[in-house]
Amino acid sequence: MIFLFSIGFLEIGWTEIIDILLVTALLYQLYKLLTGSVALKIFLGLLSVYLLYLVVRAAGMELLTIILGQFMGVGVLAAIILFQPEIRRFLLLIGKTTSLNHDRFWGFAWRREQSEKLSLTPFIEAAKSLAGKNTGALIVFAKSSELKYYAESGDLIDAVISKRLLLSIFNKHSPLHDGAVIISGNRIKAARCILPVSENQEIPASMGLRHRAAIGLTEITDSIVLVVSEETGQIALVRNGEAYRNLSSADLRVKLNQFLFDTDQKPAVAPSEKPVSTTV
Ligand SMILES: Nc1ncnc2c1ncn2[C@@H]1O[C@H](COP(=O)(O)OP(=O)(O)OP(=O)(O)O)[C@@H](O)[C@H]1O
Repeated sequence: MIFLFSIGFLEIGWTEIIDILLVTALLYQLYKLLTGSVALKIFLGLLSVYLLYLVVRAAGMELLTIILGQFMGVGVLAAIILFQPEIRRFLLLIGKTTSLNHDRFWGFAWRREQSEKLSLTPFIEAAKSLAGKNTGALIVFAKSSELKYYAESGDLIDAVISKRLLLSIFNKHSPLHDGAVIISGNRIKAARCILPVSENQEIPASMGLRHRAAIGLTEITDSIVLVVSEETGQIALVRNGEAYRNLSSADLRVKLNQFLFDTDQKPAVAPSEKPVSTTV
């Protein structure tokens, strides 16, 4: 092995430098995933117990070392259970950024073409109409996962997308209006679906359960969620746990295009984007 330089008895080579850079990137991603969530406090709690374990072991306190040692023994299992949403997000992040994820890599170029055929107009017109009448709505756009688990929590529909059908579903007197609608493969797959509610403590109080459910699902999947607030009639789009609020119809089209098809179109009203976007 070729050593570049040495600090005392430590000899540093390219492998060590790459190792340190990878650990730094890993810790940074971990920090980004955990900030603002209750998981950060749990992580700090576990870290404190581990540090205490190291101290009592070094001090030779045998009884406490055994007790804390038992605790640390199940620590990995406990961490997997406690950090399940964060681990899923982390693995999703890795999966999304690796080249293995690209459709072309697998020869599935048709999948992308198919998803590009999704017409956004019914959603934009339905959202505008629902917002005008202060009727709440929750529409999930599935991306890499079909969200079967969540679709099965509601009523399966598998219908052609239309503005009229969306309006009928979210009509306050409709038996299907409660919960979320899931869109996958250019079809309305299901309605009345239950989504996981986010536990992020930084979500403003002005956001009710509907927004929390949208944020919750996008924290653990790469889906995009459209929310129409019943209280304010405002339209929001949620991705990766971040809510972009108070969108006009034009903003909604640009953002949906950008989030669903990765287009680089500039928003119709670019300056308004920052203030209305709420990162939670
Ligand atoms: N976990 C969930 N999954 C799917 N839908 C949900 C979930 N939680 C709430 N909702 C939907 O949101 C509706 C309203 O919830 P809530 O009254 O808490 O929100 P809100 O404060 O009125 O929010 P907003 O003003 O943004 O509409 C519920 O009736 C239900 O249809």
